[in-house]
Amino acid sequence: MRVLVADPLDEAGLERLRQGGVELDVRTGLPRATLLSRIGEYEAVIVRSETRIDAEVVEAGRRLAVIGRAGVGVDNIDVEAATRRGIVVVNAPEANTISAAEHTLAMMLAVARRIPWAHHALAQERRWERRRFVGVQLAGKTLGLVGLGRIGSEVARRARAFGMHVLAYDPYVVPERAAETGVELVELEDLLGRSDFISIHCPLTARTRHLIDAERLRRVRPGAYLVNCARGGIVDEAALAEALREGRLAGAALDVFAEEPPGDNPLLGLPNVVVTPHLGASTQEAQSAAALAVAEEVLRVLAGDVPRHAVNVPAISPDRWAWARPYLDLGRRLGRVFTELFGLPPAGRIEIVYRRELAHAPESEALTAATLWGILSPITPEGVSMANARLLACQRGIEVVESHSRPSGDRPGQEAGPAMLVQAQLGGQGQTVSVGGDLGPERRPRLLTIDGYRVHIEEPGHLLVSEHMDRPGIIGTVGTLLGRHRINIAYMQLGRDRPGGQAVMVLGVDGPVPEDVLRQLRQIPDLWNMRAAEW
Ligand SMILES: NC(=O)c1ccc[n+]([C@@H]2O[C@H](COP(=O)([O-])OP(=O)(O)OC[C@H]3O[C@@H](n4cnc5c(N)ncnc54)[C@H](O)[C@@H]3O)[C@@H](O)[C@H]2O)c1
Ligand SMILES: O=C(O)CC[C@@H](O)C(=O)O
Repeated sequence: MRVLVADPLDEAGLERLRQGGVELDVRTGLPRATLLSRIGEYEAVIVRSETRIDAEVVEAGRRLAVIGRAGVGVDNIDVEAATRRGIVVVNAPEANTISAAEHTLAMMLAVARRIPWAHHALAQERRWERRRFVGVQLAGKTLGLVGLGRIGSEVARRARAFGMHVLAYDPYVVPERAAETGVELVELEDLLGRSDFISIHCPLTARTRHLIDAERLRRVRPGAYLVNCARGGIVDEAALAEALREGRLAGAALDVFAEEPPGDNPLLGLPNVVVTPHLGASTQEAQSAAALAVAEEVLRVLAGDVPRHAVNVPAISPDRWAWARPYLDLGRRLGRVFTELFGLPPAGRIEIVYRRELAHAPESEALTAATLWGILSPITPEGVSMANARLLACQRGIEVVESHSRPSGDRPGQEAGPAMLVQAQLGGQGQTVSVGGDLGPERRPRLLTIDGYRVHIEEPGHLLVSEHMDRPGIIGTVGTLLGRHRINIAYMQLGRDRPGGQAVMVLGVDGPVPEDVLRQLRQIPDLWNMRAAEW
């Protein structure tokens, strides 16, 4: 597996990738034409904020399975284009929270106490001008946060320690959560009119581009300061420059710009603007944590595992991750075995039933995505992942229905079935096919039912699954044929409705079974539906 590191990445991440056994290519600052011509050689690419992975780069990355962002913002990645191709986009959302929050406070203090100008006057011009650099205190002032996520909340905590009153505008946060951090949740217009300092902490999206525009800047309290350590495009820079020139704003502190590096951006020359070159995450701690976290995520995806922080895969909360992870594996295995045994249902409708401990689990969206990934993987092994499984299923006309049944059996008094069941109707006869499973005592996925017949498969490996008439001699014939082809049987399980009736046979075998052997097995009388599958 080849990984391209296209932006500077801390050594901790590079070392972790090397340990993970991938072939590493560190090529920072590649010209776009080179990136486009070389990206097709890699299974993964890792960037920070410099390299743009737009739709054209995604398209050229024919082998890409994962795009890693060593940080939070993914606005330099075309996530939609990546999702269409099944490329998982991972980031490191927690690694630089504290550093970005601390930088925000540093910028706020710098502009409020006029530190850069005072430093310049003394250090560069040897001028001792104490009266010229009188600032304002933070204590007793109101801070308005636009976005109360990880960084916004940490800024709030620190601002409160400075004695500030903190307001926040965040349409996706409930007032109770804001209150827990001692923050008053308000509407944006209210925040603009009441804040002495406004600090931006939302992501750059189509909805937040120019969220702070000329109109909103006119509503800002006269003499307020604006701090932006999120993304340049959230504020209309031309309108901000005008507000600063006219003195409607007392000052601004900017770590980020609509275009980076900013070139001859008018904001750079203004006497009341403090700037840093996107340094919010530039601490040793944040860089090494982000590099390590993204390296782990990239290795996870390359190993076929589910990442913890993918922006285009249904989320699982960090405190539920350990609980949910083996169920994702169960869903993927059940999905794959379902398609290997029955194919995709022509009726185009697959039902995924969640029971018992899964009946009310909040992770069903992720579980369904993992199951669909498994369902589609025998058909499009290269092009499907948890990121695009739903989209691909939809494009193939497959309707996916989730049902959540009672925790203890579907009817009162009925024994509970397996925690997860994948089922569908085959053809017009209305015959229902299904596979069901759960986790064993060691939390390993188990295949427990095939078409309602009980089995118990826990060991990952190759399976032969067939149906037969329960009569003497059949099992022996199968065993002899496999022996003749030197295929070792690891174990055998039988599920039957009654003695002498119909039965399901599952053989665990020590390797894949060649097609010509399967053909011979299918010719054994009173045995039908012989299929190879994998658990
Ligand atoms: N300067 C830097 O080096 C640096 C470092 C880290 C992060 N960042 C930027 O900071 C942003 C926030 O990071 P985070 O870790 O706090 O992310 P987060 O996802 O934890 O928080 C973002 C918050 O913004 C809110 N939000 C979304 N749309 C909004 C809108 N229209 N109006 C108001 N709020 C809205 C969300 O509900 C969420 O609570 C990142 O997206 C990134 O662009 C910059
Ligand atoms: O890579 C960086 O240093 C910046 C990261 C920051 O912008 C982020 O969104 O995490």
